[in-house]
Amino acid sequence: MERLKTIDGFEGRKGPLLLIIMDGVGLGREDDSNAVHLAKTPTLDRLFKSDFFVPIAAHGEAVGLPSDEDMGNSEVGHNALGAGRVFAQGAKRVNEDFATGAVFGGALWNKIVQRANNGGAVHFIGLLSDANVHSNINHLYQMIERLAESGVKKVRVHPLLDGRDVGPRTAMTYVEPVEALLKRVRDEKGFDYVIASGGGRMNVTMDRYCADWNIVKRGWDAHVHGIGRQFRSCSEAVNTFYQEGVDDQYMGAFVIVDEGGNPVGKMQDGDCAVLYNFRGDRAIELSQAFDAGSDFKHFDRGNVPDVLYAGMMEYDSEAKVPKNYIVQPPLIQQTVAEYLALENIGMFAISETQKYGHVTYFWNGNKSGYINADLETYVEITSDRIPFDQAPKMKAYEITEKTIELLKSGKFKWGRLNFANGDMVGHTGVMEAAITAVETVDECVAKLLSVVEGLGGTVIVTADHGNADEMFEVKKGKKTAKTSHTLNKVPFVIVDFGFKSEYRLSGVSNPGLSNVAATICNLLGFEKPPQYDASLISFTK
Ligand SMILES: O=C(O)[C@H](O)COP(=O)(O)O
Ligand SMILES: [Mn+2]
Ligand SMILES: [Mn+2]
Repeated sequence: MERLKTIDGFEGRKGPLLLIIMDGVGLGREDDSNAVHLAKTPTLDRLFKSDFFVPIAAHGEAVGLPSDEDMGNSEVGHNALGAGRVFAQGAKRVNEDFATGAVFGGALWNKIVQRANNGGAVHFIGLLSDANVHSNINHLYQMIERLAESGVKKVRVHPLLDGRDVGPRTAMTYVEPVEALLKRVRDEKGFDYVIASGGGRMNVTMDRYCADWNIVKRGWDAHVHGIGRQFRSCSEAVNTFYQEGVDDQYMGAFVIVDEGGNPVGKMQDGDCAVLYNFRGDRAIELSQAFDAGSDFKHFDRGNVPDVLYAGMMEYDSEAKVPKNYIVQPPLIQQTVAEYLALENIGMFAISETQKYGHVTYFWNGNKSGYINADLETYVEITSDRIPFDQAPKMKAYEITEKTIELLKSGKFKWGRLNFANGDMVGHTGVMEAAITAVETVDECVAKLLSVVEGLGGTVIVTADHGNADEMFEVKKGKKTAKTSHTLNKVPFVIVDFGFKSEYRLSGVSNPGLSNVAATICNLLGFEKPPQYDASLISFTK
């Protein structure tokens, strides 16, 4: 990698540059569905009126997703923020490989078919929706169809119900077509294709950042060993949980049993298991459970069957997780932190557990670990393990206090932090909690601004996608809680306490998250790397 060029006549400020990412805080309609609008936010209100405020795109093609109908998400958002340009992301990469058939042309897919034709079953585990955030059900359909065409006789599906990136009670929208497809294969080919186990994505299998390994254990026990609440069908499980007042994302682990009460889909030696999620954060822990040897310590796996396990993509290119994967991920290199490390810039990254991986791993291009441990400090404040509508302040105050300590240490020229509140509380769909979440973030931003002012530094406030900005939608006159991200733009604003009119907003057309990295380079006194998208500021000669 080449070194960055310095900017003639501008060497940045003596104080630190702080980047604040308000996760899930988008710019929505100014109406009663928008918690960001309803929250008392004196500081953000002032910032959004500043000359250095500009709305920027954080969804769809601006972050490497297939279309502008696709909402942004933390992974692609932090990839784009940290890489300074747009990479074709999970959904788009996988769609491309399905469209060209490359998915089925690889050695791994053929190994799966071969193993299956020697008597093993193929198990599919994954998030069951078309939200394109972690997975897309169309990929599952195509793989099932392909196996049936290849004569594979036994397939088991283990759906993780969504209700978070799609409506809170939409499971049957996805379960019914899967049941219909499996029935068609049974009827037309006489093959043994059924749903075997599953659960709600926030309660079963899809934990992230080691927030709660029990979530993974519940999934492992259900998918591998057939241990869980027993039902005769997936539809029966879903409807029972609804009657008990449980929404899709929080359903317990369930196991489908035959008339004799025997699980229909326990994993056996010689089977294959494919996790068809393409996004890494909530796929890594299950992958570790399948790939690890006897050194696995996170929970008791019981007898581990000899199963060929494959993820949809490589979820961590540094840690090489999983060992086997079907689609090549985007190779994200030359991230802004790598460039700044070459310039010996001291950097920190801080968040709480729920977003710690975003400001480190995803920011650095899906790579875990430090770029340069001598220059960097990563701090994780442990998140609460309770539903976040019950604790909407989360760990914002603790993050703020620790950030102040890091800023005042004088060891860091720039730092990045993520306040998880707007997103994690937005996902609960509880308006009052989301308002408290946004008000808490506003309060913390104010406190950090005053500290950076005292240090003669600069603050950038932005977000990675919307969520709290749309807390319900009105369908046929009825308000329905909306727990998913939004297609709204997000705020970007610079507060430069040493400003002497050296620069102005550059007026970049269609600004997005991928323009932030170049702006960070500029504010630190460096030209952007040539291959980066344009900076949001330009220097007045
Ligand atoms: O994983 C989740 O919580 C949601 O599916 C996506 O939310 P995030 O992109 O904000 O993590
Ligand atoms: Mn996010
Ligand atoms: Mn989210």
